[in-house]
Amino acid sequence: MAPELRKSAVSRFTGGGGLPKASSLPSHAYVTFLAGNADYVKGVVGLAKGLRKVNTAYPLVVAVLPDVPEEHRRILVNQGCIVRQIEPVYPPENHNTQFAMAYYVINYSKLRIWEFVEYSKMIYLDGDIQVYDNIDHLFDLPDGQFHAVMDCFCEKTWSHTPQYKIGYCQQCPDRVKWNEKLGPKPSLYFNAGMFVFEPSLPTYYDLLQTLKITRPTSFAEQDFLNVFFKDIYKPIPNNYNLVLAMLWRHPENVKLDQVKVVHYCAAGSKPWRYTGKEEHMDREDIKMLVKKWWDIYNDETLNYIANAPLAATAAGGQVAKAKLTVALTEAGVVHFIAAPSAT
Ligand SMILES: O=c1ccn([C@@H]2O[C@H](COP(=O)(O)OP(=O)(O)O)[C@@H](O)[C@H]2O)c(=O)[nH]1
Ligand SMILES: OC[C@H]1O[C@H](O[C@@H]2[C@@H](O)[C@H](O)[C@@H](O)[C@H](O)[C@@H]2O)[C@H](O)[C@@H](O)[C@H]1O
Ligand SMILES: [Mn+2]
Repeated sequence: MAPELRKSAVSRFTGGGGLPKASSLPSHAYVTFLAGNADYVKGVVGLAKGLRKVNTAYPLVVAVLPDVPEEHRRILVNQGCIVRQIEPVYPPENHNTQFAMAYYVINYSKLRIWEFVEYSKMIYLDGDIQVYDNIDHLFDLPDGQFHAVMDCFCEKTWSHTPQYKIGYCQQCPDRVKWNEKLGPKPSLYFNAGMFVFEPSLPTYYDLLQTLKITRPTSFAEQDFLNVFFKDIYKPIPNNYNLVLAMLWRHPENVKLDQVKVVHYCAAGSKPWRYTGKEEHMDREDIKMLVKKWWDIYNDETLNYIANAPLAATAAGGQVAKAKLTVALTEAGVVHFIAAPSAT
């Protein structure tokens, strides 16, 4: 059952005491996913502040699993996020799946975001992503397609695959040509840390039904989404999701000064856990990108102002000087209860 829209769950304000009418609801939004009670919440706070810094016109929805503590939910609400609780999605029981990272099993829960049908189009961003330039124009990409950046097959995380074994990568298809003896050349494959999609209940139910009969594989929901959207996948430039390994695997494909979105997915690169000890982590460009992330995370001027939600501050819109009372229901759904403006 699609979540009927609870007006009070909307984080934007358009007027004094009243809540926005359904027609003024944002039909676009950014969305990320948060699980667990540990440190990924720092990633999402950084993302919320980064989106504010680039003056996005849209809110950030955070799909949280039930294990995200209220204290973390409150931190996110206080950063202007719309916090929505989702239930986990598990792949079919399969005892011999070797996920590239054991925790990837929870990443199937990302599929819940297709249920957010109060938005006509959303941009999904992992919590370990930072946006350094405004990318709102991606919402204008054609409907009916799945837009994302192509991944790279050169990291050891891919060592189980034929493409890794022969040194083939879609990022440089002519370096080592695909060997047809191995079967058909792999379809274009995207990194699922960032994608532009349209929430839809029929698609959502189809995803969940299809998952039930799909054997889990190393990259969990990323593999699953690549198969599911194979026919409508459209690659977008690497600037919109710099998978860090590209810096040492395909430097010829990276112009760092043009990169808009950085994905801190390489081992050891999560800024809030960064020690510089893992392979490649002592590179000057990595140190610069980690510092860039921390500069935003620590920038107090980018903190949320209680009466200027993520989008309103950016849009420079008149924000009601209403006193916001934020109530977190037990389900973690945020209710903003407007009090008449003081003036
Ligand atoms: O313990 C976890 C693991 C993952 N995630 C979320 O799931 C996304 C995908 O996991 P991750 O980014 O670690 O995968 P990678 O891109 O590094 O392979 C993260 O960015 C978070 O948004 C989370 O919130 N808590
Ligand atoms: O659950 C599977 C995850 O798979 C992806 O991460 C991988 C993948 O990109 C590999 O190609 C890289 O080698 C690796 O470093 C990186 O972590 C997505 O970023 C993440 O959101 C999520 O879907
Ligand atoms: Mn990631």
